[in-house]
Amino acid sequence: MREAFIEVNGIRKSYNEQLVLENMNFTVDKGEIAGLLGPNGSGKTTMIRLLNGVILPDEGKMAVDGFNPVKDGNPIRSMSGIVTEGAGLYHEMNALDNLRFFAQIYSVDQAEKRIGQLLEQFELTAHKDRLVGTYSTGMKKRLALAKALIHDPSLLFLDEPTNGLDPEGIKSVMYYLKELNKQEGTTILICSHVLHQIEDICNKYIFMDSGRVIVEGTHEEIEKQYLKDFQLKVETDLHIIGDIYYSYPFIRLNEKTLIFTVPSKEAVSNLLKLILNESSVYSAEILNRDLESLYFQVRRENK
Ligand SMILES: Nc1ncnc2c1ncn2[C@@H]1O[C@H](COP(=O)(O)OP(=O)(O)OP(=O)(O)O)[C@@H](O)[C@H]1O
Repeated sequence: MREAFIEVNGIRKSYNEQLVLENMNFTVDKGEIAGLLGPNGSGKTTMIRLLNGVILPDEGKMAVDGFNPVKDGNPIRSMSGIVTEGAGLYHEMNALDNLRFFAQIYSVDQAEKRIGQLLEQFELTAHKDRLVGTYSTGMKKRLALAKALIHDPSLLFLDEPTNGLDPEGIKSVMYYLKELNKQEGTTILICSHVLHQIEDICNKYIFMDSGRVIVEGTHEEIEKQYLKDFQLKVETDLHIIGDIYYSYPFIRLNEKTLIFTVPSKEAVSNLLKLILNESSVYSAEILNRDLESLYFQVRRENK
């Protein structure tokens, strides 16, 4: 069987008496951007630390590009970049010296050039001589990303990478990650509970709860498995009363907006044709297929 870039099989992990991961199973292929999603305390950070070889599992097997994190933490850490809450930056040093320090650890070629590029990319050039301790949370986050990327890693572990960033910052980091993935083929495992932020960049999702994976797949696969009906919001001049139009139940949001329940994507065009026969349609949008709606649906069904 073909091995995935990241393989997690039957991983169990507890801290003292507290069982955090009960039976984790998932894979991430090379070049994918995978979202590891779960409520606070569900063990996402623990999973990243296990894959990085920083902590050890009680049971189960893992592989990262063929390396076993239990024995081969060093090669895994050399090929990967990691951004966690703590960030691991030196606050009493300026940004430039922080990056120089990490460039030296990873023996980065043409370090000054690479540092210059990253400072520019994360809009820190003007602040490169300031002590990191005086940085805002968002600036520290951007510097942590620069640090994680200093050695051109082929794998990135990102734990809540957008915490503390303003909307502009979130947009630019997300854009950068997408470009990095496209141009360099960097595999990215990203933990988050801000689902709409990662929706545009992930190829696949791993939803976890209570120490196990409850669903794993692409947006389309999860949608197919869990979405039983579609809530279609239609802006129209159609004047109807009651709560069913042909066989489609609806509620009225306001004078021009109706929300229909339709059983399949195919039924969407059928319904729109019926409305268009009688009236105008200004817009139509499926409301409940975004990642957050799917996530809550999956969690409800796995309670
Ligand atoms: N070093 C540790 N020692 C003891 N307990 C720990 C340790 N690290 C984490 N835990 C506990 O393990 C559980 C899972 O924590 P973890 O940080 O992995 O979850 P998470 O899904 O990343 O949460 P969040 O979304 O809040 O970041 C929590 O109950 C936490 O208190």
